[in-house]
Amino acid sequence: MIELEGLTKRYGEKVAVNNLSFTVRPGIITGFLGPNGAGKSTTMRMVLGLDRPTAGDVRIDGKHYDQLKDPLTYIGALLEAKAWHGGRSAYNHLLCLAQSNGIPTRRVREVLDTVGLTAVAKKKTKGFSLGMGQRLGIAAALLGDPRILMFDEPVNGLDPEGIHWIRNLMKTLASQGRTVFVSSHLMSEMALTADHLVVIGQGRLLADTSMADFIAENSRSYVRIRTPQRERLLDVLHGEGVTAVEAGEVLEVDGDKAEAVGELAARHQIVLYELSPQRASLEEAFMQLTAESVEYHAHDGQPAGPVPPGQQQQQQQQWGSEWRKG
Ligand SMILES: Nc1ncnc2c1ncn2[C@@H]1O[C@H](COP(=O)(O)OP(=O)(O)OP(=O)(O)O)[C@@H](O)[C@H]1O
Repeated sequence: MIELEGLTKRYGEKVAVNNLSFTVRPGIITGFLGPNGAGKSTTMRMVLGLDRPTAGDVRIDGKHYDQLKDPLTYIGALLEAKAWHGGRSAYNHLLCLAQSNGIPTRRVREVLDTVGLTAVAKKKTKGFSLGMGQRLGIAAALLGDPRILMFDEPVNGLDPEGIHWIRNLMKTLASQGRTVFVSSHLMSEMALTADHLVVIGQGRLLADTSMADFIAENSRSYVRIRTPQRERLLDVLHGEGVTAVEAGEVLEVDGDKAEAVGELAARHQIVLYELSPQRASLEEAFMQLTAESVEYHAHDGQPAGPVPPGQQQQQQQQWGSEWRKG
């Protein structure tokens, strides 16, 4: 297990991680989600003892990272791609790690094989593509056959086949009873892999929940309606106290009201072209949850960048209205 208790990290005035407490459990994939700059990498660096917490504590199986004997045999991590000497071959890079961590040499070939780098094992890593670099980083994480694995944005730079491969690898590792902690800023990616979610925004814990509960609690259900008799249907719905919102060509009614709307339309002989129950996407649920803590926004036709303080409120409202639209 990885246990965080009141974990806090300040860089000068900036609070990168703010009083985080949660536990990452074995046997499942825990997704660590947050917008850019939310504090995910900083948290992961503190787990590995690469950054010292300003306050609070983080333990791996009850111990601080620096108390672990041969730490790679407890926890393997992929933090930054290409964090190695480019003049070395993939084989030699892993061999050095193995020898300095009391790991048998045979593991080097095993993990190269697992990540599909056997054919280029003797090539210098400086010629590696981003995807090959990610695979080498994952090989290093797996080297000590650890019970805990931590991956920071592991699908970055991978092609679709590579993304599929890493998803399956994480699922296999979790099914072997290992702890898998994986960060992403993409909800859609997490939805395909994670069983449990920890969501942070501006360093603060926003949610610590199963994926199923997250979906149930955060995604909005509504009914999408298309009709050639729009004004008439709006009047009928209004008369029954049902609020419908126009969204382009369609009308949207909040809640699971498809049957009620269908019966009303039939009673008033209103033609419907479409009456379909919808659930807002997980990406929308994630944006809704983190709306107030997004630091970097992009607008159509404008470069992305930090939001000036005066515009933050306005932007939050825009996120909100986007969400409520319908
Ligand atoms: N060494 C540092 N000195 C100063 N500020 C830092 C440092 N490292 C991180 N930060 C700041 O802390 C905040 C959290 O950064 P962090 O990289 O942990 O976020 P993240 O969630 O991993 O983001 P991303 O998804 O963009 O990788 C950011 O505002 C960042 O600018």
